[in-house]
Amino acid sequence: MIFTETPIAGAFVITPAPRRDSRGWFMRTFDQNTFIASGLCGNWVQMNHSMTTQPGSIRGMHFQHTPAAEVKLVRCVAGRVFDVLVDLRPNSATRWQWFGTELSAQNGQMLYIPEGCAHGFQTLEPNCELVYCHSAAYAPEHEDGIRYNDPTINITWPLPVTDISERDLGFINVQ
Ligand SMILES: Cc1cn([C@H]2C[C@H](O)[C@@H](COP(=O)(O)OP(=O)(O)O[C@H]3O[C@@H](C)C(=O)[C@@H](O)[C@H]3O)O2)c(=O)[nH]c1=O
Repeated sequence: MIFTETPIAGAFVITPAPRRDSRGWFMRTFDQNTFIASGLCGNWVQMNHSMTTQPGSIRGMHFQHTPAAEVKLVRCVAGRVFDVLVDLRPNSATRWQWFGTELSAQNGQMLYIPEGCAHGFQTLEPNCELVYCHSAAYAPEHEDGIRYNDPTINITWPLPVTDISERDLGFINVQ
């Protein structure tokens, strides 16, 4: 596994190292010792899996407030998405900055999202599936989000938006 820190401190793109043979491939997607040795979270309490049918759909930008703030590890297991995190941490040098990267079943890459960051994605193909590991349990009373098109953040989404939930459209701008 190769850990590449993004311009947002504490956020990493993780590239797995598949072992290939005549049958196909095998790869490690999480290794507690390696993650902890790299200063990353090694304790997941929940895993989620979503499927999004239409290309151009957006889910996000989501986070949970303290005491349910969480680290997420996200991987695309079908299709291709543009995956985005936004730094919301008050004392961060990169507060309000975003980082996006393509995650696909083909590249096998993962995005590690530290506490204090919002997360969302746009699908680039039909029937995209994402698998998440979470460091905190789902806590609807602490859930929150920022608008996908917040002008302060100004995320450049690759496609026109084709589908988004009412909840995600209802989030307010950060400033
Ligand atoms: C996130 C979540 C949702 N739910 C329920 C609530 C609702 O009825 C249904 C769909 O929830 P949502 O509309 O919030 O699903 P979705 O918009 O896909 O939410 C996800 O978005 C991405 C960007 C993330 O980062 C995830 O952590 C998660 O917030 O599933 C759970 O039961 N457990 C969970 O952990």
